[in-house]
Amino acid sequence: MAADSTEPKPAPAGDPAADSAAAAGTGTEPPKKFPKGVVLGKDGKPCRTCTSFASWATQTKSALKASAPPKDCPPDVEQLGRSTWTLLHSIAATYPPTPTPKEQADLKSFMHLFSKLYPCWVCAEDFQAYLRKQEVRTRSRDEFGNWLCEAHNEVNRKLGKPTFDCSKWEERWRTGWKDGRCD
Ligand SMILES: Cc1cc2nc3c(=O)[nH]c(=O)nc-3n(C[C@H](O)[C@H](O)[C@H](O)COP(=O)(O)OP(=O)(O)OC[C@H]3O[C@@H](n4cnc5c(N)ncnc54)[C@H](O)[C@@H]3O)c2cc1C
Repeated sequence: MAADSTEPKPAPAGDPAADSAAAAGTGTEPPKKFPKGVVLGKDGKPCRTCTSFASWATQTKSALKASAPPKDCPPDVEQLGRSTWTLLHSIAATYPPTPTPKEQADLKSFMHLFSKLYPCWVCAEDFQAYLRKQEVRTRSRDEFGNWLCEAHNEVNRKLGKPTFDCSKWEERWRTGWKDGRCD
């Protein structure tokens, strides 16, 4: 679903240059102000899975002012992201070295559906755009693992994080590091 063009555009998750307040509301209601970094959902309400906990906590009144949320709270954009990358890289790690045509088609279709269903909508839209530019490569474990690593690096760059050396993706996600610390 595309964003309603009558609504003010929310600040993209992780954008350090984001506007100081996101405004929600349509037409007749006075727009509500939200603190810097709080990303709105397409319904105009704050989107928790699109917002970091630190930003989320600035507009709540509870114990969430603590430095980290209790473990059993809904995920913020970072927790959701870490868990999702773990799942995706683990799928790459267990993908066959020589997949059948059916396995390749299943992975392609999973990645396309994933990009539509990802719960942070701003992240999802950027990932869909990436998939249009860089078609998912599924002909082998090595090919998909490297494609995914590059896709993850694209998000790292967008967020101003260091990029990962993709020659090491299998050590990180499949075999464990050569120094034996994961054995
Ligand atoms: C598809 C997708 C799109 C996202 N888009 C956004 C967004 O638009 N805005 C936003 O704020 N957040 C977004 N996120 C979340 C963001 O990518 C991070 O997950 C989140 O900021 C937490 O980061 P982190 O530093 O804990 O490490 P993460 O980036 O979650 O990485 C987890 C671990 O993976 C390893 N790693 C890092 N880079 C790579 C790589 N290239 N290849 C293999 N392994 C690697 C490292 O060991 C790292 O500790 C997105 C997540 C996903 C899955």
